[in-house]
This record gives sequence, C-alpha cells and structure tokens, in this order.
Amino acid sequence: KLCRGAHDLKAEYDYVVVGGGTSGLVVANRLTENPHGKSSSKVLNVLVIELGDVDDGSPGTLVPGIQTPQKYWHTYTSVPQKGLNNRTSQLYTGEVVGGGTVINGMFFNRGSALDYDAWEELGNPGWGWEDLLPYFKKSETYSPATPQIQAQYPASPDLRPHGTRGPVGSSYPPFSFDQIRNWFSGWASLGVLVNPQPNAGMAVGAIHSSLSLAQPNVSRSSAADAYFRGEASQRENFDSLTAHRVVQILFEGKTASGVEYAPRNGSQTSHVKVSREVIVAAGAARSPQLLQLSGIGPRELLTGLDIPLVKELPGVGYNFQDQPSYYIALNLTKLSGPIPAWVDPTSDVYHEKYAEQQLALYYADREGAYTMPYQAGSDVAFLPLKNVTSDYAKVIDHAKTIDIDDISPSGTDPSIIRGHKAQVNILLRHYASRDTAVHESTFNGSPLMIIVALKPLSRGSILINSTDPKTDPQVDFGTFTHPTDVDVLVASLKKIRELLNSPAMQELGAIELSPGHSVQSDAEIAAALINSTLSSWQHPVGTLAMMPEDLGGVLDPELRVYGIEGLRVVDASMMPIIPASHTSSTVYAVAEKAADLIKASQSESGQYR
Ligand SMILES: Cc1cc2nc3c(=O)[nH]c(=O)nc-3n(C[C@H](O)[C@H](O)[C@H](O)COP(=O)(O)OP(=O)(O)OC[C@H]3O[C@@H](n4cnc5c(N)ncnc54)[C@H](O)[C@@H]3O)c2cc1C
Repeated sequence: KLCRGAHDLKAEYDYVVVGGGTSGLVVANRLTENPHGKSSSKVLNVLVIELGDVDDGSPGTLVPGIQTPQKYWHTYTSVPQKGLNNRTSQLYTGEVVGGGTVINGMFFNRGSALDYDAWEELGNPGWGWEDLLPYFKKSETYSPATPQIQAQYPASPDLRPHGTRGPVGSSYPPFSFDQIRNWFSGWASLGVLVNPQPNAGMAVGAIHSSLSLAQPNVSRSSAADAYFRGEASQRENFDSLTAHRVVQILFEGKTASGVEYAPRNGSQTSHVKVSREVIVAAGAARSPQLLQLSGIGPRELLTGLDIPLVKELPGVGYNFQDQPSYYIALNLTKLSGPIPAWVDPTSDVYHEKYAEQQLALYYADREGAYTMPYQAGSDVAFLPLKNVTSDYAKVIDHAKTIDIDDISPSGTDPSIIRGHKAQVNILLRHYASRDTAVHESTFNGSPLMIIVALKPLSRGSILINSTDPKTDPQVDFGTFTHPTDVDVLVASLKKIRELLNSPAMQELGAIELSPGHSVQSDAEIAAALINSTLSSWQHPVGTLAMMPEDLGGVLDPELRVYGIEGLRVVDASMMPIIPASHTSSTVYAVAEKAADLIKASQSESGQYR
C-alpha cells in the first residue's frame, strides 16, 4: 500500500529498497510477486522508500511530445571541470516514483555484446551479454514497427532478441520527420551500415531505434507504469513511502539492520528495521552519497567529516562515467517542412497551428509529431572508431602514451588507478573493434546534430562534502581528463562534416553554423569542443562499481557490498564500464537479474542469515 508516513509502516520488513526509481521498482516488484519467496509459510514484506512523489499522470508524463514536468527533475551542478576550461556542467535526474524513466528521452536500446562481456572480463562471472540477454527480454514487451515504418526505415521485424511479455513497452512511434530519410541516405553514401537489428549484440550503424513507448496507447512506458501502478502497488506485501529520503543505512556490526529516513523537506527522522537486506537503488549520484553518509567509503573522506567508518572502501563514489556531448548548430536552408521545434512551446519557431493540429491527431488517432519524444528522436548513428576516422590507429596509439597515474587526482587510491588501467586496456581493444561503437550522433530533424563520446576513458567522482543528506554531493565528471576523449570528439566532428557534405544532406541545404568553417585544424576543433562540450548525456553510471576490491570495486558479482552483510546495490552505479548506448534498458536488465540473485540467496526456511 501507499504509506503516508512513519505511522503507516511496519516495524520491520524483510527487504527495504532505497529509491523507487527505475531499478528499485523492478526489484520490489519481483520480490513481492510471489508473497512467500522460497519460504513455505512466512510472507515476505518489502518496503520502498522514494524521495519523490507518484507522478500526477499529467500529459507531460504520458504524451511523448510534451515536456515532462520540471517538478520531477533534480539538477546537480558539477564542480568546475578542468578539462572544460573550468566550466561547470549539469547532471539531471528524475526524483519521482519511476525515477529517470518518467523524464527521460525514451530512447530504448542496448549496447553491443562486447560492452557487457567487458563487465565479465573485469572479474564478474555471469554478467556477459549471453547472461544478460534473457533479462533484457524479461523486462520488455517489444512491438515491431508497422509495415509503413518498416518500408521507410531500418526496423527489423525479427522478434528473437526481444521479449514479448515483459512490463516495459518497447515500440516505434508511427511518425517521423521526412528529413530523417536524408540523414540515413547520407550515412549510407559514406559506407556506414544502416542497421535494422541493433539489439542482438551488434549496436553499430545508423539506427532507427525503438522507444520505451507503450502500445496501443503510444504513451511513455515508465518504470512507474511498468512495475508499480496497478496490481503491484496493491499487493499486501508491498509497502511504499513517497516524499521521504533515506538518510542513513543502519548497521549491527557489519550487517545492515535497517534504515533511517526523514520527510523530504523535514529533519525529523524515523527508523525501520530490516530482517534480510537493504537494497540500494537511489541512482548513480545518490547511492554513493548514501553509502558515504552511512560510513562506507574512502577512509580520509569519512574521517574528515567525522563519520564513523563501518567499512573502508576507497572506490565508493569513484569510477564515475557519463558521456560528454557537443551540439553542432546547423541551418537546413532548403527545408521548409515541419521540424520538432514546431511543437515546442519554448522554441522561437513554435508553430501554434501545426502544434494544435498535431496534438488533436495524437489524442484522436495516436499519430503525428507528438508520438515523438520532446526534443529527442529515435535516430542515431553508433559508429566504431574505424568508421569515424581512418586515423583510428593514431588515436589508439596516443591513448597508449597516457599514464593513468598522471591524470588521476593526487591522492587517488592505488586500487582505483589499477581499476582504471584495467578498463582502459579493455576499452582500447574496443576502440580497435568494428563490433562496438565509440561515437554517437543524433539527428531528430532539427537543425542540430549532437556528437557524443560513448566510451570515455576519463573518470570522475561523486563525493559528499557535508554530512547533511539534503546537501547534494559534489559531482565531478572528470570530463576530458583523458585526452583521448577529445581526440574521439574531434574525429567525430570531422565525420559529421562529411555527412553534412553528402548529397542527401545537401538536398536539405545543410550548413554548419557552429563551431563553423573557420574552425578547421584539429587544435581549433579541440579548443571549440573544450569551450562548449557538456559533461553529461544524462547517463551517469559506475560510482559503486561491480569489480574486484583490489581494482577499486565496491560490489561483488552478486551486487553485495564488500565486507557488509545484507546490503546490495542494484542501480546504474553498479556498471563497471558504461555500455555504448543509452542506459535505461540496461538498468532494467541489471535489476531483473539482481532480483533473481536476491531470490536465489533466500534459504528454504526463508532466513537470509
Ligand atoms: C533527462 C534524462 C534523459 C535520459 N534519456 C535517456 C534515454 O533517452 N534513453 C535511455 O535509455 N536512458 C535515458 N536516461 C537514463 C536513464 O533514465 C537512467 O539510466 C535510469 O533511469 C537510471 O535508473 P536508476 O535506477 O539507476 O536511477 P533512477 O531511475 O534515477 O532512480 C533513483 C531513485 O532514487 C530516488 N532517491 C534518490 N536518493 C534517495 C534517498 N536517499 N532516499 C529515497 N529515495 C532516493 C530518486 O528520487 C529516484 O527516483 C535519461 C536520464 C535523464 C535524467
């Protein structure tokens, strides 16, 4: 049931899930679907505590083309980024039941097989592509594109890599802006694969992607809709407390024994006990914050803040990864038809009549421009480095000359440096492969292209500098601390220039406005990138990495925190290396697998310990 406050809760639960976002709702749902778990008699009770509210079901939470309500967004501002001339950058997260999936861009894709095999290679048996594929399938109900869309765009009807009975809707909008076809033709003319099946382990090429879009309603499919609303939230053994923040995990010795929580804007705390496990799912920014506040983390950081050390784990908050992005402004001089901004009321070119007509079309027939996510789209190119530049060997050779010791902040724990080096070794093999991407670029029909470094070699951190749980942790993306990330984006920008010069893009009269043609040499392009790149593609991961402890890892392959009983982390923090993709479908797959791991650890008697 939906609880209103401390008075509504039981004194003790079998499991307490911290964060009712994407991963937290998956795990809570799966743990409550069979009330007894493996136990023959006792009902297993689960409590989810979520900082945000249940969304209000307003059009912005459902209609893809309407902006999601700002009240569900939280903005972190980073510390000045040395690699960006000391500019700061923003990180956005969803603070609402359903988390990021209530506000995200709805792009719903997976990385390449190699991306997940790298997790296994880093010391995590059971986490390769073949192991995760059943969980990607379990989480989704995939609907192939309509014959009309298949006739115009690459969208394979092959159901084999997909699930057809899972909670999250994955499907294609029935609408696309005509100019997207020029973009596909442009890539094809450059010899880039136009890939109709990017979800079977080879996520490379120009892609028309499915979205987290529920059919037949053609509405956003969030974790709240998929795993919470309806039957699940009514279960006798599933309690949820919203608008409350977990401020600390409580321990008896080295065993998690409960959590302390408070109203979102209040300071009056209460406790709830847990008999089996505390499951942390507060997202890649707040999960490390909570562990640090609770005494798990780097010794110096915690002792400096007078936080009693429960377990020294230097990697807590390190290994932070997101994908830096750069916006190339264009003019499409020969395009007179609609662009996404025509339905965007905040845009200078908002076209009221077109927008009204398209909205009416959406509500009447679930057709038209509002079936496309607000300011996003469903078309991207994922390119291996060999497709981006014939100079790929030079980029890799330069990367090999960079000593991770030299680019790590002074005082970085040696285990974290070892982990970073192990990752770079794997990633440079990926850079030389045609089977996984390093470059993403997007085109949604607007006079804009975004280039993204999908597999950055830089690493950042998320660390508290206050013991007040309401104070945001310090977000340091570490953007461009590894120079290879700049090299990759320089090559990416030059590749986009080739695309813009293709006959198909010239049919649209494509002209680059910024950085513009005065910016030509690699050094000039790098300077432009450093001046305007954003640190985030809103895919924060890695801050509580599943890796061996001597590589700076925090979680074992069962997602248990090293040295602590009864404490797991199941969200995007666990990813050791960011996959070359958007992250939500991977988060769902990880959480589905986590639920199975938790169930498997329940003893027949129902006792965890
Ligand atoms: C603006 C934006 C656009 C994106 N676009 C895409 C996209 O197009 N495609 C894609 O695949 N991915 C996208 N993503 C990323 C994707 O949505 C995330 O990777 C995913 O939702 C993360 O899931 P999570 O479970 O790790 O964290 P979240 O979903 O963020 O869940 C964490 C939850 O914990 C709650 N919480 C935090 N701290 C506490 C606490 N102390 N106590 C209680 N509750 C707490 C939060 O309120 C939140 O609900 C986007 C994300 C954003 C923000």
